[in-house]
Amino acid sequence: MFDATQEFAHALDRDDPLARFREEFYLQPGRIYLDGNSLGLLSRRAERSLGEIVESWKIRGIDGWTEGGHPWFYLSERLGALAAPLLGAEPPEVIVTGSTTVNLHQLLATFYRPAGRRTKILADELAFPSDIYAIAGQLRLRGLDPAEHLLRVPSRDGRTLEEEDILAAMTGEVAVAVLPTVLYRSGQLLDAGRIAAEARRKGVLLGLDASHSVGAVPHAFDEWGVDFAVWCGYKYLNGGPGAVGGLYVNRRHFGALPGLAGWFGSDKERQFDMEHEFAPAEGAGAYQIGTPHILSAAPLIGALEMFAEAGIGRLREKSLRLTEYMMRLIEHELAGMGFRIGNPREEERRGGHVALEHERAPGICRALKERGVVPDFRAPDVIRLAPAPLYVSFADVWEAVRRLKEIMTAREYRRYDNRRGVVA
Ligand SMILES: Cc1ncc(COP(=O)(O)O)c(C=O)c1O
Ligand SMILES: Nc1c(O)cccc1C(=O)C[C@H](N)C(=O)O
Repeated sequence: MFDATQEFAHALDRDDPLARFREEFYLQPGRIYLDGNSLGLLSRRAERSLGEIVESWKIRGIDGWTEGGHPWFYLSERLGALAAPLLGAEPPEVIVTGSTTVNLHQLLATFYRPAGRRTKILADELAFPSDIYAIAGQLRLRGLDPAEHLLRVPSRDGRTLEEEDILAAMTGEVAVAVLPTVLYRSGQLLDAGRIAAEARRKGVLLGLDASHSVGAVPHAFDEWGVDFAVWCGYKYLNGGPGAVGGLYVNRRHFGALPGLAGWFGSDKERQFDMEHEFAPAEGAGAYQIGTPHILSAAPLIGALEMFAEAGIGRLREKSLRLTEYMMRLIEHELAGMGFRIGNPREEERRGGHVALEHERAPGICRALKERGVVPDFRAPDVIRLAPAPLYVSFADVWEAVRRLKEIMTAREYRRYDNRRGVVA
């Protein structure tokens, strides 16, 4: 059932079992924030846990590593345990550490072992650039030419990937495949379970970049048999700018020596023995490198607590309802204005954002910001609208579409250059 009135949006909000979480976030009056897939908002709980860590530093100094409510020495493992349910993994398989790009370097340095005919790394034509740079860098470090050893699954429509094409590209020459769970631009959700099953059957190691799905879509990494994964903490997880990311290593790989070894990958009991013989931790903790960025991890304590309370199943349900509602409103209100919905429509094929395409997308994004709606722009023509289910309401979506309609009717986008800004 759908109706385009504001009353209907309010009725949806009244029925929303997660509505109470919105009050925990710092929302600016009149502003509608739809950029939670680039940088999630600050919650009071994240602010509090950051404050607690700062306080510990203030009063304990060095003893903060082992004392206080959140001893820093164990924080990465503790956050890994809090994140594990979001990934469908067991705590020892998940560690909160590094950033997406650094973690990808680490796991390729560890698991990419070209041998015989299997020398290639498979990615895709629509991958986030940093992943491609990391893969190419790892190839060059082994003396291999990316032009020959980096394969990219082509996109048929410039927006999405076909699982068939991915499976077909997993030949006997592929050692590792690195693929996104959700594509950063179009918001397509890949069938990672199907891809993982086929990868195992074909002897290809599968690494996933879950930056655009963690906190928005449930995962079942263990059940699917994924080999490794990486993600960031600043998008749907709301860990703050530059928040520490995370990595997953399937337990069948425990014991693999880290390609980029460092002392924080040590077994905790032995780390301070200061031996030159590396004694790695048993699980994913072994793939940490140096001293953890405690201040950039601290907000995740409070932020992840909220995910545990809300439950990723309920968050996904609300996220799907929000994006469905947004698409229906867009089609109803903005028909004939040159928009195209670029993300897949089906629930099992879309992530947490709507990819609205328009030839005047950069100017429209600026006009939206001017009117208090925060989207982001991705070249060449995508307006990304991410209604993060912890803090975006149905009434927000209704109001954002109303403002967008006014912008289009008055052609306000013509006041702006049709070019992107420095960031986006
Ligand atoms: C899919 C994806 N991969 C990798 C990155 C790079 O992450 P980072 O800069 O945290 O390494 C991003 C975002 O910046 C992303 O969206
Ligand atoms: N990591 C970012 C940054 O440092 C500045 C601005 C944006 C970002 C992002 O995360 C962008 C995001 N990965 C994307 O999906 O495009």
